[in-house]
Amino acid sequence: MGKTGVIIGKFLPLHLGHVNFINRSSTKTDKLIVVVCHSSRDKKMCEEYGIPEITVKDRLRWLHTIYQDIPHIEIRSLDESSIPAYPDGWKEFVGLLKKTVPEKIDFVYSGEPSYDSFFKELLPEVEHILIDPERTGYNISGTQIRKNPYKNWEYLPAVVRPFFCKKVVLIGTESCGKTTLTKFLAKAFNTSWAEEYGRNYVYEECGGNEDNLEYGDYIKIAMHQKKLEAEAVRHSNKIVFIDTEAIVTQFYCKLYEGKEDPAIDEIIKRQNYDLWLYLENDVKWVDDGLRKNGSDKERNKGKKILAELLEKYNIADKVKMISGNYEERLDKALEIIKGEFYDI
Ligand SMILES: NC(=O)c1ccc[n+]([C@@H]2O[C@H](COP(=O)([O-])OP(=O)(O)OC[C@H]3O[C@@H](n4cnc5c(N)ncnc54)[C@H](O)[C@@H]3O)[C@@H](O)[C@H]2O)c1
Repeated sequence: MGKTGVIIGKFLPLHLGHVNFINRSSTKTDKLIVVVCHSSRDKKMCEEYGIPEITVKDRLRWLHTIYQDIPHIEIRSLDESSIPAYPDGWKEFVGLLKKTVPEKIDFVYSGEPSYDSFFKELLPEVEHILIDPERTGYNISGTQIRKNPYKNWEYLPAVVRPFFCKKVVLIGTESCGKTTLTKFLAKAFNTSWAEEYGRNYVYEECGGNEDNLEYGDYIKIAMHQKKLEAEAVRHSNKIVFIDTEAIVTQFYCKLYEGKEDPAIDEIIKRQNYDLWLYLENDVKWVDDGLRKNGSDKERNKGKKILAELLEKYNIADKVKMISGNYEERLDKALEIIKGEFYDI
């Protein structure tokens, strides 16, 4: 029968030091069980560091994503909320570990020399093997990442990066320079951006004529927009720029169909951005073949409808206004972003 090894860890968050540690441990045994230890105390810890809560599902997803193609590595979870916090609950912790891994354990791997005496006392039949306690592979800790994930970005596995990515969304009415500014910002920050899907949808589904849009199209646009957003986040470098979101789609639905779509409301409630940039429509209106609201009267009508929607969804107070010529818009946007996210 093959040998079974076990690793315990918080992985709050998972970093490349952990990955290196798991990889190396897995080469020493026939089966490796990685136990993700979590507790109700973790939320507070994340709050103290000013980062979003890293749930156990987040950690399991990261590990499963990385190791789904390595059959002899298995990922399990252990809830330690009911026992005294480390280091006061070693005995209880080992009891929970035995329940989580009821099969015979041959080895327990860690990078912690201080665990040795506890394992010897509480799991005498198991061999404790130290792996890279000096952290020579990647000299990084979970604490350092929690303190500043952006400064330590290089240590975050690709699957973890989207969790910390700051999402900046650009909104505005027709021909306000959103798309151009989105691209410039992405280039300036060496990152990805999500394009406005509505325009492509008109070409793909409506023969390139906005007049052919129907009420039922807007929800499809809003949903596909989210897919593009997720894709951009996946390839981002600390920050991502998103051209348009569901309130703007709702705005077009109201402008052209005279009514809002409650299904888009649901998307609006679930979306979440770190920064909203509102581009005033004070640049020259550009006829790109699709647009049709170029008169001052039409532009002001659009502005009014969008302002009402931003109020309705409690976003009006969050948006940062950007106006002026193209150079001024770029400078202003850079200033706002650097002010908001000084460590990126
Ligand atoms: N309640 C208790 O008394 C008690 C007792 C023992 C353990 N525990 C729990 O067990 C878990 C132990 O997890 P942890 O704190 O060790 O988790 P962790 O996520 O910080 O680290 C997991 C493992 O990765 C190793 N590692 C970390 N950074 C590394 C790097 N850069 N290079 C190589 N290896 C690296 C660590 O040495 C450790 O063995 C915790 O959740 C703890 O609460 C609780």
